[in-house]
Amino acid sequence: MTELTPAAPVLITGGAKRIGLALAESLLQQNIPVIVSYRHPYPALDSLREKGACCIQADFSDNAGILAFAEKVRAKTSKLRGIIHNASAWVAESPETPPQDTMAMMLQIHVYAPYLLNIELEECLRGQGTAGADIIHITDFVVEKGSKKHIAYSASKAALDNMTLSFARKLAPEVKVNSIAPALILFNPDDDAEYREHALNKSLMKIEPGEGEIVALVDYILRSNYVTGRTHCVDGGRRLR
Ligand SMILES: NC(=O)C1=CN([C@@H]2O[C@H](COP(=O)(O)OP(=O)(O)OC[C@H]3O[C@@H](n4cnc5c(N)ncnc54)[C@H](OP(=O)(O)O)[C@@H]3O)[C@@H](O)[C@H]2O)C=CC1
Ligand SMILES: Nc1nc2c(c(=O)[nH]1)N=C([C@H](O)[C@@H](O)CO)CN2
Repeated sequence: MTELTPAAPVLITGGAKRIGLALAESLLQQNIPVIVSYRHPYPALDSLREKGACCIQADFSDNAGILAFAEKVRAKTSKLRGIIHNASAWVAESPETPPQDTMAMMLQIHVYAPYLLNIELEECLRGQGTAGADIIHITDFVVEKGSKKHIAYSASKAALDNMTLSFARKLAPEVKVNSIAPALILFNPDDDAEYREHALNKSLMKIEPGEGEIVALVDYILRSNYVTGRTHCVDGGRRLR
């Protein structure tokens, strides 16, 4: 009797809420195994575990935390179908925080974490044939235009976007590497009416589309045998405003 090779899991960082959680739930619905990292233990983790997800606590605020997480992932699985670098902190410059601390934090979560995890988990991604695995870096629309209020955030996401080019060259054809660059997808609970109105008017479509837009694009990228080294924008025509 041939053993059915269990499908390799997709690793999603920051998978306990919002977009990361929606991605995890969608993949589990498709019977694709999932490993998520979480920093704080949100209630949604119980449901993910009931659906079979492996949930690993991790804080990427320092390199030891990133490397320890990579070790825990390798202990769980020898192969990965993909890594979706979703974990992020949207931090604006503020008079209360020294700018060097803001930049350090942004580089830590948006550059060091994806960079070190891609390198530490490379062998888990390889060995599954051509287009056998994916890396998806979730960046941001502001990579192409900057942001006067989120300078360090935008710069760190631009570095993440550039790593898509480098890792796509390094890992092809076994591993496809792509960026997803969203503009407004999902408001935060504390966004007030004035901010929401202002943000909606920044795009041509003038809607808060929700996590499904990212879920659908991730599904497309994972199913492709050819798309790699590209940035896929999900921005409601914002660049044309
Ligand atoms: N929401 C939107 O409209 C847009 C989102 N994006 C991008 O899409 C992705 C998902 O967005 P969204 O769901 O809103 O993201 P959130 O900011 O809501 O959540 C991101 C996740 O990252 C985790 N995280 C933050 N810091 C750390 C850390 N130091 N170590 C480990 N985990 C950490 C958070 O965990 P915890 O809460 O426990 O700290 C959280 O689960 C992000 O990359 C974001 O930049 C881009 C443009 C627009
Ligand atoms: N980690 C996060 N990054 C971003 C968020 C967020 O909530 N968490 N939100 C945005 C905004 O929606 C922005 O795109 C609206 O102009 C950007 N990045």
